[in-house]
Amino acid sequence: MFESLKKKFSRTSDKLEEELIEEAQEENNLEEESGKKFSFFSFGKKDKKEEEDSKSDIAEIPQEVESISDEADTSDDEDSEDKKEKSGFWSFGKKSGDDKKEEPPEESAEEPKKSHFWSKNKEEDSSEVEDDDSDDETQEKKSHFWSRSNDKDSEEDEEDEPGGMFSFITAKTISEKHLEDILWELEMGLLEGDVAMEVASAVVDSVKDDLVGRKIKRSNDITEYTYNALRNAVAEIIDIPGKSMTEMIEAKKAQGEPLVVMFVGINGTGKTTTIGKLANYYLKKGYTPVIAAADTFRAGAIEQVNYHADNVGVKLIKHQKGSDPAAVAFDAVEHAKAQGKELVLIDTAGRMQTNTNLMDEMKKIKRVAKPDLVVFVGDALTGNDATQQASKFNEAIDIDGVILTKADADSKGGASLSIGYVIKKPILFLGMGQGYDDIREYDADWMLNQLFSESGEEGTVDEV
Ligand SMILES: Nc1nc2c(ncn2[C@@H]2O[C@H](COP(=O)(O)OP(=O)(O)OP(=O)(O)O)[C@@H](O)[C@H]2O)c(=O)[nH]1
Repeated sequence: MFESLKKKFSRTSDKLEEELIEEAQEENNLEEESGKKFSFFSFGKKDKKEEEDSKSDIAEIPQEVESISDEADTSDDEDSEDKKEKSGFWSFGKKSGDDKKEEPPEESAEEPKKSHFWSKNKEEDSSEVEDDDSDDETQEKKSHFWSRSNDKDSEEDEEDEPGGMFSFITAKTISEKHLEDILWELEMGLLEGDVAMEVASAVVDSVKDDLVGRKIKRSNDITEYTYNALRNAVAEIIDIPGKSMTEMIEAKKAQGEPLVVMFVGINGTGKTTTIGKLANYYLKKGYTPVIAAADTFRAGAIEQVNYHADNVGVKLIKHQKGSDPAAVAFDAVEHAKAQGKELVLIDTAGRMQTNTNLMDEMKKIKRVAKPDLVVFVGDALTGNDATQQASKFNEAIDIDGVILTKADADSKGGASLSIGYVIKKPILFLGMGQGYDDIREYDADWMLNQLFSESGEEGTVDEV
């Protein structure tokens, strides 16, 4: 997941390092140290136990219902699924991220670290991740200093050799000038990765504010500070306050009422599948959901949702095809109230935000069913389009939250990073595959961990 964003982040660190070292080389202000170089992702810590927990017991959705869309090619992502890492990754970085513009602890350079250095490995690391063409263009020629280092490294097994650590004889201070081209490149990279313009600008501004003025003694400081600056910038972006759906069910239950949730979005984003997954998710939590088949418009829609309801084992309220979807939703709410069910999941027809008639119909369902939550279901693979659609639906119907589907197949990550920030509404769940269990409640820490750690990375920093 999100390989493209991860690569852009680590490249920003590499570029800044190159920039500063090249300048120091010209100033005769550089010396090689015996310690080892941290890689960018070594600042993320792994928690394998949590990873294993989240991967258990996937109940597959039968393929005959719907086959996965072609673009949702998960073959690469089986790999990245294996690379999933969970919480607790801010080891070393966390401290210095708050310690703004202070010099790094001496130990970070004195102790030899178990990590590979970037000269040769940097290219290897980069090639592990498929990325867009622009990345090739951004590869700059390295200075003589680097070249010498590369030549040396290429003859040796780096994993067994110390080296790759450099220090400045006189500490260097990061200036705006050092960052200008690097942050421009980052911003362009984020835009190419389908990150919304305002999000890309916010990330770049925050990183700049954080880094300018920092004093650098060693190459590892650059990696650490850049890692922290980027991570803090992204943390600000993705942390949209809001209650979880489970908390809302509990709050309504306390009033003796069901939580009524209406799902909206354009065609084929995964609304119906998501409703099946959520029915399964809350059934397993001990609640009794009911589904409203309020997509009376598309041929086969009622049968499709019926199929999921049967598989999961929840009641479906349905009328004839072509009937009033608002009436179906209303009946489902009445049924839940009468039966003491805690959750009503209203499936609605997919519609383009430009289709006025269907948008009006959606508003009518909202007026009649009076949902507690209107959830926009967007396809993460559509990137910036998903963000723009969410904005339009939000203008039309005032949505309360977002579910992004197909996050499992999303190598870019633009929608996941942008959508909540742009519409100022929280992401509630992420769809992570085609099985009924392939859904997870959105958690900003987990998301940060996905973006800022890399499984299999050598030299994870455990203690500093
Ligand atoms: N990989 C992956 N595929 C998903 C996910 N969620 C849904 N899909 C697939 O996306 C396709 C479309 O899902 P549907 O649930 O039919 O979409 P919909 O939004 O209800 O479609 P309309 O009824 O046309 O509005 C199906 O093939 C699903 O299996 C997910 O999280 N990951």
